[in-house]
This record gives sequence, C-alpha cells and structure tokens, in this order.
Amino acid sequence: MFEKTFHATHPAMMAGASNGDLRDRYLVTGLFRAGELVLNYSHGERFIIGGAVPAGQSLTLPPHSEPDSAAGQPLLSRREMGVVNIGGGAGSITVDGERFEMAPRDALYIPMGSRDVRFEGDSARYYLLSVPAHRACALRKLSLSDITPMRRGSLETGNDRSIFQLILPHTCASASLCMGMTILEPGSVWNTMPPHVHERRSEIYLYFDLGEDDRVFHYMGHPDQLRHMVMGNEEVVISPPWSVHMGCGTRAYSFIWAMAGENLDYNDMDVKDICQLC
Ligand SMILES: O=C(O)C(=O)C[C@H](O)C(=O)CO
Ligand SMILES: [Zn+2]
Repeated sequence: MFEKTFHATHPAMMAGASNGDLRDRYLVTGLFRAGELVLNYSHGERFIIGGAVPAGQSLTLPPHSEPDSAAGQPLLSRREMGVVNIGGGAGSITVDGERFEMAPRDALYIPMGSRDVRFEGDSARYYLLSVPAHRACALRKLSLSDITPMRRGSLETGNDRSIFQLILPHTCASASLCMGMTILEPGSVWNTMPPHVHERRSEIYLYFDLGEDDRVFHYMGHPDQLRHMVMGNEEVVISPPWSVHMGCGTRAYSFIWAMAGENLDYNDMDVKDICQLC
C-alpha cells in the first residue's frame, strides 16, 4: 500500500553520499497525481506521507493491508492525520459522515479511530501526514484566518515570512503530530534562516506555490557539514532529528512543515548561529 519506504539513517551515512543517494534517502516525489491517493512510509517517527488529488472523483483512505492482525482495519485505527488542501480550488473531506468544506490552504486534523475518510473536489490537492497516536483528540478544521501567524525575518535579509502554527497544543490538540504552514513574502527566498536542529523530533517539509521552473536549494546534514538538494514544486524532504533543514528558493514560495517525536514543544530547538555553518 506504500509507494516507497524511507529508512531511518545514521548521520555518518552523509559522508560519501552522492547527490543521488541523498535524493533516494530523503526526497519524496510524485505525491500529487490526478485521480490517485498516494502513500509513502518513513521509519523516522513512522510518518505516512501522502497526497490525494480527487480530480472530480471520490478518494478514500485505504485500510491496512498488513500484518494479518491489522489487515482490513482503518488506516487511522492507531494513527492521527493532518491534511492541507494545497490546490487552487475548494473541495471537501468527509470523516465518518461529517463533511468539511476545504478552501485552498484549509487544514483538517483527523483523530485516531476515524474509520471512513473521503476526499473530493475538482481542483483540490490534499497533502496528508499521519503518525502513530496513543489517544483520540477532537476532529477539527483549521483555516489560516483563524490563526495569528508568527512574523519572522525581514525583506532586507531575504527571509520575511509568516509561520502559521496549525496543529500545536495552543491551536489544535493532537497526540504527537505538529504541523504548520510558512508563507514567504514576495522578494523573500530563505526559510528557517538562521537554521536549527531538534534532536527530539524529525521534520518533513513540503515546498509548494513554486512555478514549474523554480527550485528550492534545500540544505540538510550536520551544521558544519551541510549538503544540499535541489527541489521542485510539491516535493517533500525528510529531515532526520540530527539534521538542519532550511532552504533558499529562486522566488517566494510556501511550505508545510510537520514534526513528531518526543514532544509537542515547537520551541524545543537548538538554533544555530550562521557563523557555525559550513
Ligand atoms: O520558516 C521557518 O522558520 C519555519 O517555518 C521553521 C519550521 O517551522 C520548523 O522547522 C519548525 O521546527
Ligand atoms: Zn525544524
């Protein structure tokens, strides 16, 4: 049921890794295909990373296919999920009969125990992230207009951006998923500058709102041994807990960040000084 399984990696595996090795280990592509629901699996925090593009049809979360003890059970029987509509048009998500209209950039938190989850919409594109959960929190829709963003950076330093915390304890209760969206102002290109590491959580970035010919130069690895990966629109990068994660685009863009691990504390991060990087 998973298109690809991404394995957990050791920091020592960065030495000698080719650009192709990095892309194979950390880059998730092909998530958004018309008429399909695509799921990938990462052993880092056991994230499921997916995309659903209904293109006029109705797409449903599949049940577990294995092991035998779980086969046929709902995918979210022991998991929670965050969804964002990154498409240009509205759609709807129906969870066990409760229907939510999903305007572009709306998010939905779907709790553990949800059984029937359907995605619809002609031009909606849903980004899906799921992690194991130990409790069921409330099903909840979140719109950017309900959230006061954190403003960070400046146009002068090319990193003027708004950080919307969609799923965090003060906005939406979850068992272990943290999720948000960061939107860069026109003329700004750097995200997460200065960068940070958080040993107790892994993080996943999805870059979007880029043109077809635009790219983000995403940096990862140990702060004093940075590597980069060239990423296009609607591509995802997995950041292990030992890795920085930051990027510079050829124009302004947006990205969705999602984390899980030891805690739900957004501020549990070790911010690096730019002079520490090389
Ligand atoms: O632009 C930023 O800065 C971010 O959005 C950083 C992410 O929220 C993050 O990496 C949280 O750990
Ligand atoms: Zn981070």
